[in-house]
Amino acid sequence: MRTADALVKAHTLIEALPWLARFHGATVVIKYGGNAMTEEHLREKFAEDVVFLRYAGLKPVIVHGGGPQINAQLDRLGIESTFTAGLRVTSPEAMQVVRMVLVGQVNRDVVGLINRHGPFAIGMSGEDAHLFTAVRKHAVVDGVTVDIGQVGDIVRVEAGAVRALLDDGRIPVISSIARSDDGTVYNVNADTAAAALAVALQASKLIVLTDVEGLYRDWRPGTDGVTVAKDGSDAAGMNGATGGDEAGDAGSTQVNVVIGELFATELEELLPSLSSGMVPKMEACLTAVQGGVPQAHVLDGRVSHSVLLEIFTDQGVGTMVLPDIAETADTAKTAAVPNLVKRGPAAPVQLNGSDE
Ligand SMILES: Nc1ncnc2c1ncn2[C@@H]1O[C@H](COP(=O)(O)OP(=O)(O)O)[C@@H](O)[C@H]1O
Ligand SMILES: CC(=O)N[C@@H](CCC(=O)OP(=O)(O)O)C(=O)O
Repeated sequence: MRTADALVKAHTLIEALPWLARFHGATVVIKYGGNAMTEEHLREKFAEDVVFLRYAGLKPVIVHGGGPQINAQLDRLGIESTFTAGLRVTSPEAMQVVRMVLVGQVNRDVVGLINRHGPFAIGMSGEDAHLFTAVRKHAVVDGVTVDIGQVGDIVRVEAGAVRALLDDGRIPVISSIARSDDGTVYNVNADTAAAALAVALQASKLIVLTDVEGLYRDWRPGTDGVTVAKDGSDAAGMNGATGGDEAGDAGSTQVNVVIGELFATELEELLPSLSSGMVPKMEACLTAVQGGVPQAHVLDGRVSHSVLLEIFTDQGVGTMVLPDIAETADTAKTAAVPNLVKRGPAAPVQLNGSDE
């Protein structure tokens, strides 16, 4: 019995072998936020995943959000906060709170979680060493340009300090605050900041954790993970049949089917139909793959170890965005995408001096 149990474990480890080979030494930028960040047991699992990646020879970089934590602090202080086009309208007063919560609270918490496992994590703000330089961003609503305060668009990334930390075997943990050339501090959406950093580092993957299974086709608000019968009732119960391309039961229409994978052009076409929460996430994935990152993923942060499931299992999880095939036709990018079979096994590794 003990041997049988042990064999199951050995099988799991061996399934990871081609993926360990493919991603050894690879930089992976992970945007951490949503439920995975607020529930204690998920926070611990996330930290384990990140440290596992580090011991497995990958180079994880964390960019964290903290929208719910900022909301809570603004509420406590009685400062009103609204969102326009998925971005927080940020007054100078709110900016002080955003910076204090992200850099002084959330960043410290994430660093502390990871460092329970060893001296790995080092916290940084995007202001540090000119990591993120931003200009003031304006939102466009129904074709009209709207002022949203101290919200920034990243125009330059100086990633030298992050590279130095990676070379030293550390795990950089970064808050999405930026500064402008004149020293003004800006609030940047964390998905957007993660994508900019993934491009600057030419990361092998961008992973965005969130509070749904991935990008849903035909998403209807309030029906996450529900199979909806034709009469509109919940046919399968909460979190019933989801997570694949399979059809729902006879007599019911399945909504919220997760899109397993899509190419950049397909995503570009979908973007205008997406609603606010998903917009910065999917824009971030698009920016990443168009900027040379071979794969960008949206994963369910409510699932324990979703990062490991995505990287080290053959089937993967969540939604994967890939560059268009034409874009990967040039040799540099083809080399960066060693196998275009989307969820297929890695190509065999050729070692110098190995038997022919
Ligand atoms: N097509 C879609 N697929 C999945 N979720 C969507 C879609 N369109 C909008 N959403 C919403 O986007 C939310 C995720 O965005 P957000 O709340 O900003 O996440 P986070 O806090 O993780 O950054 C989901 O919880 C869901 O309510
Ligand atoms: C401009 C803007 O909206 N900034 C975000 C920054 C934090 C963030 O992005 O956090 P999540 O990833 O948890 O949503 C904010 O103020 O909430």
